[in-house]
Amino acid sequence: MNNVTRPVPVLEIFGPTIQGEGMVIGQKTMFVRTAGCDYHCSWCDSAFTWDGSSKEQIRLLSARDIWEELVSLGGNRFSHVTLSGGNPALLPQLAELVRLLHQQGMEVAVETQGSRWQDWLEEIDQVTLSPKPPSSGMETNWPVLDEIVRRLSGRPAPLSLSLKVVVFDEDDLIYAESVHQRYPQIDLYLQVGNPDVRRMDVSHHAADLLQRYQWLIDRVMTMSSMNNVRILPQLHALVWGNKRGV
Ligand SMILES: C[S@@+](CC[C@H](N)C(=O)[O-])C[C@H]1O[C@@H](n2cnc3c(N)ncnc32)[C@H](O)[C@@H]1O
Ligand SMILES: Nc1nc2[nH]cc(C(=O)O)c2c(=O)[nH]1
Ligand code: SF4
Ligand SMILES: [Mg+2]
Repeated sequence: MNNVTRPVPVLEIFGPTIQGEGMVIGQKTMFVRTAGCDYHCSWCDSAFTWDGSSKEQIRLLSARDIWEELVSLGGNRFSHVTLSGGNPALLPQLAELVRLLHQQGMEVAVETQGSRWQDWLEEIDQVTLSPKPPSSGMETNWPVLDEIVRRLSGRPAPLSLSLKVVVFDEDDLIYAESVHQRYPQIDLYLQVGNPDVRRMDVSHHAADLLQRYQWLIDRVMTMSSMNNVRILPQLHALVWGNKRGV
């Protein structure tokens, strides 16, 4: 064992902003977006983290560097930090950042697809697992997801876990249904899919997303298998469209 921690490949640090998705939607938070993903979803809204298009912007930062940048951006105007990516669960070295953030009195959330385990996940206040439906082109490794859910679902309150499935179409809804049946005890959020991650016209984009939200609501209302789910748009996409760093 060597005790020199590897630096973290970071693509963006931004905020304070709102958490636009899922279980703590609306929460004031800072974001740390790591580089690299083991998936390549067809509709990924953060493909620059893994497709090479922003590789010059990747910085190798220590936990201390990340904390200093969070403070230089957010001052004392935040108490919550969200780790996203890419897949932050590819990075064992985030353990040190999670520890430091907690020492500083922060709540810490993570966004990951549930394809990889890291021990530091156990320390995260709000874990969102977002397994990928057929429209993404990815395949879920169910035994791995089962094990991650098992390890995270027995934690004492207020440590919490949720599932979030992006839905574009009927096949995705069937997939979401199967996730809900497999993990009935875990809160499930259905998220409206953003079909155009380049469009910069916010009002047309928002109108399209709201129409898709209405479609998703209408469909779920007809399903007796989905009586205890929450249906949400990406709030940040309604406010800022596809703008980066918000
Ligand atoms: C960019 S991902 C990064 C974290 C992790 N790789 C994951 O997928 O959970 C953050 C969240 O954005 C969602 N997402 C990505 N592209 C999207 C799109 N086009 N429409 C709706 N949600 C999207 C993902 O499903 C995930 O829940
Ligand atoms: N405001 C805002 N909320 C978010 N929730 C999840 C995000 C992500 O990209 O992981 C995200 C993001 O990029 N911005
Ligand atoms: S898992 Fe997340 S970051 Fe990776 S490609 Fe899919 S949506 Fe993008
Ligand atoms: Mg995003």
